[in-house]
This record gives sequence, C-alpha cells and structure tokens, in this order.
Amino acid sequence: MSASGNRLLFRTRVKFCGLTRLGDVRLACELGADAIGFVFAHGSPRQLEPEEARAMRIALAPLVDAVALFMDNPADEVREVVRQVRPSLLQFHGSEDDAFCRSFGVPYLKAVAMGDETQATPATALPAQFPAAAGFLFDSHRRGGSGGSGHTFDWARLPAAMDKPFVLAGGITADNVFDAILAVQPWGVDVSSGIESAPGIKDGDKMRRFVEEVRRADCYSG
Ligand SMILES: O=C(O)c1ccccc1NCC(=O)[C@H](O)[C@H](O)COP(=O)(O)O
Repeated sequence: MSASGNRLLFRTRVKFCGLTRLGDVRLACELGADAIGFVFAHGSPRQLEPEEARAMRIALAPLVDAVALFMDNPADEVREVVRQVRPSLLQFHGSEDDAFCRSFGVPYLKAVAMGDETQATPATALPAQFPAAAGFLFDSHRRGGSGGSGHTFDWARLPAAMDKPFVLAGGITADNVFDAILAVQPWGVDVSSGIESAPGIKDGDKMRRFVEEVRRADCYSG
C-alpha cells in the first residue's frame, strides 16, 4: 500500500488523536479530518471515560471515523467502550494478539512500537502475525511505552511496501508532515501532540496548518 517509486496514493488520510473536548472534535471535522481517536489507555493524560467519548462520538460529522485506542486494557473495558461509543475502528498499542484484537467484532489497527533498536516482529511479518488487522500504525514509542510522545522515529526503517495499509505516527507536525508523506507515502498520518497546546487540548491553528500541509503534499507532483 505504499509506493516506493511512482506515487500511487492521491489522498493521505488524516487521523487526529487524543481529543478530549467537543469543540476540538467539531473543528477537526470541519477541517476535513478522516478519523478522530479517543484514548482509553490507562495513565494517559488524554484518557476518556466511555461516557465522555460517547458524547463526542455523537458530535462527529458523517463520514468521519471514530477510533477507540487501547493499551492492554482488559477485554471487558474494550467491550464497554464498543457498546457505548460504537467506534468504527479499534487501535491497540500494547501486547494484544490477533485473537484478542479481533474478538470485539470491530475492524482494528495494530500499533507497532518503533522506539526500540530491534522490532519484536519485522514489519514484513506483521500481516502473518495479525491476519485480521485492517492495517498497522507505526508509532515512535518503545514496546510497553505510551504513545502521544511527540517523538519521531527513523522513517527509513519502514518497509518499502506492505500488503496492508499503514498509518504513520509519532512526532508528526505541520512542519514535517509534507516531508513525511513524500518520503513514506503512508495510507494515513496520525497526530496527537503536534496539534496540541497541552496534552489533550488541541490547537485550532495547528490543526488547520497540519491539514493544509497534508493537502499540499497530496497535490505535489515534483
Ligand atoms: O496519546 C496517548 O496518551 C497514548 C497513550 C498510550 C498509548 C497510545 C497513546 N497515543 C497514541 C497516539 O495517539 C499516537 O501515538 C499519536 O498519534 C502519536 O502521538 P504524537 O507523537 O504525540 O503525535
């Protein structure tokens, strides 16, 4: 799903993650975000209760996905979020296996920790390890660490091509997303702290600039 030579993808999907305020959700939809991520990982400064996320999910514009994000949460917590929030996609950042991730009957993305020197599973082997995954999200945190750090990783470590769509995350901002898209040609880009003024508090100008830069990259033909 990535193109190492010719450019095959013409619209990079944008996911804004870690929203905690209704106004930020509404603005994100107006700016053209494709997906909004709600964090349920324990200990995160962006962690929501299912009831809070449900109120924001109801405010989503049509054709915008709600993504529920977990990191080794117990199954009953995931089930409760699915029941209340009705996410269209789940995203797992911990040591969850394919059987766990698919057991909720909702398509899922598996986050891959790129913060360690060596990867637990080489990227090319991921589809076999997570056959039910809708795609993968490469993030900069270490195995067992939390995302949303604002740190990048070496994009050259990504495979030149993958059988499934992948999302690039970790330290992406309006200042580097243009280069990231041209270098990596991901299915989508995911940003949290790069559009924030404080953890969980999104900044409208940063969100707008981010989307503008993604559009600029998508239109670039040089
Ligand atoms: O956002 C969190 O606090 C978090 C906690 C635990 C696991 C994952 C978490 N976030 C995942 C993400 O939102 C992505 O990592 C994010 O888009 C990339 O973060 P950033 O580098 O801040 O853009």
